[in-house]
Amino acid sequence: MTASNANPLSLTIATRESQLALWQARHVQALLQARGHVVRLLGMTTRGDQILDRALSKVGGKGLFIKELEVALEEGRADLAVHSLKDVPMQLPPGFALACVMAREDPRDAFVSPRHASLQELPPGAVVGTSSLRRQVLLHALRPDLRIEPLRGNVNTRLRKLDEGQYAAIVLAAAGLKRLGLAGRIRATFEPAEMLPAAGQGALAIEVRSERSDVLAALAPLADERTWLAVTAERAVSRAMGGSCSMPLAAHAQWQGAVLQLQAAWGAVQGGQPLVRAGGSASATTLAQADALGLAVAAQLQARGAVAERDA
Ligand SMILES: NCc1[nH]cc(CCC(=O)O)c1CC(=O)O
Repeated sequence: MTASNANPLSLTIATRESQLALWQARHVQALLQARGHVVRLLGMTTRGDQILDRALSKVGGKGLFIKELEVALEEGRADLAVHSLKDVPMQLPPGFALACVMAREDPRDAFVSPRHASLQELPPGAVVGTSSLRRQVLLHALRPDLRIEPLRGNVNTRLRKLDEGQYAAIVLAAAGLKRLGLAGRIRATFEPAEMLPAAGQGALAIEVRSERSDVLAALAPLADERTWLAVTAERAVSRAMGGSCSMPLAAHAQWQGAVLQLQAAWGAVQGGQPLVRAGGSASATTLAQADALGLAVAAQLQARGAVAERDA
């Protein structure tokens, strides 16, 4: 099934070896193969995959899952890396670039439980598993009585821990479950109005060395412009807030016709304080305009009491 291509390349995708990462890498492999390229995968383990006993917010944050992949790109052992955009730091190291952002899967968070159909149906004081600070503060805002316990590991590990009975329910990204064919485990999906997703959630991004114009050209057709604009606005909020994994921060943009609507929420790590919310909209047609929308919403968050992190 090869389409004719004036410039077929031989490409290697660096990928983590979790089931989700492999699904994502194979997805991009198939799209590139359909365009006539020859594509193989180079599997590797990252620090983020090795450190499973501590919350991500305590072990160095987002770069953790992508550093080893960047080294492979730098050394020429691979030509591209496929990432969940949510895990990609706001600023890439010098010499690296995002070649494209692809069409988005479901950006929402999912409620998974063997016995309960929704968050509302959990009994008082029930134990809910999530290690994301964003999910913790948003869950607390919805149900202050719940006990929120840490939950790390890849998607399958998290489901196993749920099935072993350590939690009454867990909350995780719908996108990961859907990609792995596990949508049947989802009992309820949170609408953004009740639980605002993380910046970039559900979107895939492809990272390359900036000087590889051949690879950039091969990847350009995989871009989804509207998703790219939406996540650019979301990520501008994170960047302006210095948002690392240790900051409870949500940012979600949706298209209403030609208008991009962005909403954001910030919570204090210490808790006790109410969430700060802000939002705005713009008819963005360039990445710079989408970025400006994100910066305006971040400024509004700060005007309402959210505190940016410096030197995150
Ligand atoms: N932080 C891990 C991570 N990175 C991306 C996803 C899900 C897939 C996506 O958002 O594209 C997940 C799992 C989760 O948050 O439950």
